[in-house]
Amino acid sequence: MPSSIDFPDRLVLRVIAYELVFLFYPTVPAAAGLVLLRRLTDIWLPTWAIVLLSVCSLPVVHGLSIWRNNWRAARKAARMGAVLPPRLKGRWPSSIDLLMRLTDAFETGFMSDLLWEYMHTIGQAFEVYVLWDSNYVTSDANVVKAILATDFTSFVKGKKFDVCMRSVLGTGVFNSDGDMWKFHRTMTRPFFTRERISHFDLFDRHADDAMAKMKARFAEGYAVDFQDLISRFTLDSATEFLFGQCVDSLASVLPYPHNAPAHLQTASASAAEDFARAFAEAQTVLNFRIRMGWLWPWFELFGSRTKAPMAVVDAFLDPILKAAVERADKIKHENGGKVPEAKEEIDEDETLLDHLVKYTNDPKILHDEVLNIMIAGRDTTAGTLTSAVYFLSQYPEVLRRLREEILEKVGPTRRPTYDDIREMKYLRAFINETLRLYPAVPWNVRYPVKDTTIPRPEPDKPYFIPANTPVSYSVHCMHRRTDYWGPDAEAFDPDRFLDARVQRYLTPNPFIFLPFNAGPRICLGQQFAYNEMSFFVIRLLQHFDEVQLCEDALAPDCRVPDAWRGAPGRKGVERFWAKAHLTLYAKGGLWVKMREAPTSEAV
Ligand code: HEM
Repeated sequence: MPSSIDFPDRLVLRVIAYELVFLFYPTVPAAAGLVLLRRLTDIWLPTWAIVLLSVCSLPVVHGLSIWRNNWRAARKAARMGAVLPPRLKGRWPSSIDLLMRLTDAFETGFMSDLLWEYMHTIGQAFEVYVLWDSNYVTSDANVVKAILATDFTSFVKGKKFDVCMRSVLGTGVFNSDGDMWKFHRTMTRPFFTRERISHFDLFDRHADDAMAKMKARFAEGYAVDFQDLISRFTLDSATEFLFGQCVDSLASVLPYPHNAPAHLQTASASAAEDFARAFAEAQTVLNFRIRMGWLWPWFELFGSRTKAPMAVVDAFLDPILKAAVERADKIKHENGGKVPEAKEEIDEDETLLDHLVKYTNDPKILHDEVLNIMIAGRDTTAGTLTSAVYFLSQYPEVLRRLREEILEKVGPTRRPTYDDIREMKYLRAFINETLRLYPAVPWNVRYPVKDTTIPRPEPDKPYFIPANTPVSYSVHCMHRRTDYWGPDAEAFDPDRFLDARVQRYLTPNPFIFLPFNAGPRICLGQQFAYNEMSFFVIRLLQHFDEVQLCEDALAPDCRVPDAWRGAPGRKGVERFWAKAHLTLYAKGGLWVKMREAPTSEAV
């Protein structure tokens, strides 16, 4: 019989039921024991005393069980020749004060700020102990290398991650392990061959639309939210690349700044915009769940918080998926009822979706795969290009050198080719430096499948990590460490990817730079992303020769707090507020004006 409770809600109820049993199970044997005692002896025990003592057994039993777990962990660590990592805990019972501090820092602080501070006082790997639960945190490149590459089979996304993510990511590539993950990767990999990813026609059309849109808005005298614009560009490019059908989000009106006249602040009417908003909202819920640990289902007692945004996302995706399945059915019909065999090489005009339906017509698998690739491919490149344009607005000398390279290699109007992009060393260094300071996936997590250890520099003993405990690693923090990148690690300087610093820092230790992950789960779309981002930057700087950040166009509550000014590192200089759900974005958008290059009219 179909349940009246939807999947995410059922899951939440299951998790809560499990947690309630876990929390209250000691009362049952305690009450039973006390009742037996009353029956078998003359001890006077009124019922209220049995209830009271049974309830009091809870902190005692849980206290003992925590003590036993700690003791066991220490013994296991010793047996494995390891030690326990330093533990960060709060002052209040269950460290709820620490959870509140971390949440506040996440909501109102500079990205990774508080944990960065702890990394410098406690160490580059430590345990955060909140609500009697452990979460290991690290920015140590050797640990990340072990997790992602050398000890890959010991670390998975895992069940707890799956429970958090399932209502949005389903069983797609980001949220699967083992055979399911291999299946997704095998289906998708042929799409990222060099030939497929160097077709620039698609980028060109959408980049042209984006430039025209910006010029028209600048001509009206208003700033443009570049983050919104580039998200439309990547959405249009991604939908065309993946589905063969562009959603034309660039066709609808761009938003005006908050201080533009009210009659211009028209409400959004485009399905693509609703989709983008809902998609971001769902990812924000996922981020909250990860941060809350086992507590998150209690915030969704009255229904999954991803249900409403996912309904919008699905309304957008489902017709596209349905059309692809119908196309595949038609081909099957024309083929005498046989599905054409899925091949490693794919046809010239085949889209990812056309390719996927050769493997399966299961709507759930198709939906999850496509949605995951949309997150992977769209938000990451949009976030990175947003940070890149922010840097262009702050470092005019970098912009000048980039334009110089572009004009020298491609000229003021010609469309760049794959070979042009390969030869443009400064452009690649500029993109890498952007990804270093603002990696699109700033935090990530893995769970060990068994009790294990993570390395520490010799001669220190490794740290012990119990099975199924999250190990969060921060590429964002790792990319800023002065011991990895030198004393100027916080400076924005693309030359560090070109001069002697490469040999000094990066070549001996390549795992210090991991914007695309590493090992078997390395980003499948890395080259596609470099091509797309390079192409867009070239086109942008063929059209414009100056970028100006317009802080007054940004809603006041999204502006960088004055209190940050003068703080050490990037926090003290940044004029945009980087935030992250699953991927990085600028709070409130990135409002800019640009000056048209004298040659741009000919482009
Ligand atoms: C600046 C752009 C990009 C960055 C920084 C980036 C970064 C990453 C990172 C860090 C991961 C690992 C996630 C994890 O294991 O939890 C990943 C995975 C992945 N990325 Fe990208 N990505 C980018 C663009 C793209 C694009 C354009 C596509 C495809 C169109 C893509 C497809 C994928 C896929 C399919 C995976 C899953 C790999 C797996 O789990 O086996 N990415 N990416």
